[in-house]
Amino acid sequence: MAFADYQNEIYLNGLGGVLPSFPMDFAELEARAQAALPPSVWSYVAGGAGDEHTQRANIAAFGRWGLIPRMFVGASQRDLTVEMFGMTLPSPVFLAPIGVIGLCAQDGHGDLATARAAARTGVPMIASTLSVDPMERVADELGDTPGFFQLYTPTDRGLAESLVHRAERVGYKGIVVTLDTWITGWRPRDLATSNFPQLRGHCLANYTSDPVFRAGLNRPPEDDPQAAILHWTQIFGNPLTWKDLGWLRSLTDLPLIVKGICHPEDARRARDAGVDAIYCSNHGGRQANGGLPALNVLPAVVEAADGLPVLFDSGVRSGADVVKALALGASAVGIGRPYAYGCALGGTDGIVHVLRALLAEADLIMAVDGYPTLEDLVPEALQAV
Ligand SMILES: Cc1cc2nc3c(=O)[nH]c(=O)nc-3n(C[C@H](O)[C@H](O)[C@H](O)COP(=O)(O)O)c2cc1C
Ligand SMILES: CC(C)CC(=O)C(=O)O
Repeated sequence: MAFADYQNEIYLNGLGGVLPSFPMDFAELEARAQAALPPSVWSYVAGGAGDEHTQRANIAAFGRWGLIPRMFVGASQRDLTVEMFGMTLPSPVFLAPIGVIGLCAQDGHGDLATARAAARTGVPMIASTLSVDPMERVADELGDTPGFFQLYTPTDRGLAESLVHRAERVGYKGIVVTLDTWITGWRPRDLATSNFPQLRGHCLANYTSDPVFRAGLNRPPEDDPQAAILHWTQIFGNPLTWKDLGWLRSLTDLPLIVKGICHPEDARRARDAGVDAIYCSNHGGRQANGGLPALNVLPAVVEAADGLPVLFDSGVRSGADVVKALALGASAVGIGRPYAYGCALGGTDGIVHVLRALLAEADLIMAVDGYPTLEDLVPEALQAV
């Protein structure tokens, strides 16, 4: 089934056939998610670092590129499949890791809702270390769709090993190590509400279910949750250096992907150290304000990666954005906040809708503009506006 078929489904059934009056437009999706979510969750998800200039710049960066239409191509058959890590994926789109996605669902189990949406669409999910439900439960819901486990590397190496080996045991297909968040950035919205400590306290299931984490506590987390949260704050973030990469590499034979790479030299070094993919991202502008839009650094990172797959996220809001990131060299494109908003409005159905709408738009752009395959999406297909 072509992704574009979602358009016909909506025309035939009306939006009510998809979800009652589900938003088709990102601005409306965002506004309705704001109304649906508790204010503390909304401001956490929507917010970013500093005055959020970088967060906005991530989005604006896509507007500085335009795809040049080609005619007489006959692009009636498109191929969006992508080969990565020895797997054939149905599209070059994936669900970026979102800690607290659990709290975005009305039932408080957004990690499971996301995994079910992945199962229904075939869109791979990167499951965050920070989750309401443990990674084993999330993996149960993925069906045949590949899941990846995102590791926040704790200072306790034994705990890191335990988390990675648990992920291996339940069939995750790769480990995504996030490098840009060993400490949280300056986030005025969270500081203003002081709600971050409470929110994250609900998302520690991967820790409280871990034997190594539990061994570090005097009393089980069920009996003394506050002590567990305190312990977590003490072990959460490991300010890794290049010296640690060999150890990370040695933890697993699964594909190792490093998230947060924005400098070509870092991409080169990571590639030389044996990682399997580079993940170019500035964490959606949530970590450091005043930085370049992630899209701007993508081409140089792709060049430095020298053939290694480059995953990308930060600011993707539409199918057009997906197409542009692919043309600038991304091998696969991560969706972040939009699916959290879909989850807020309709759980699994809401996430499925967001993904299908985005993929339908990307597919139709490739049809209309005459770029039927991913190989056709090259930098020369774009022109700076
Ligand atoms: C609420 C929220 C929580 C996030 N949690 C994580 C996380 O646990 N691990 C991680 O690597 N990235 C996390 N991210 C970053 C995303 O993976 C991704 O880089 C970012 O959302 C991309 O920006 P965008 O949503 O503006 O497109 C989080 C993002 C949001 C919005
Ligand atoms: C700070 C982390 C605990 C979660 C995260 O990655 C985020 O909120 O961006």
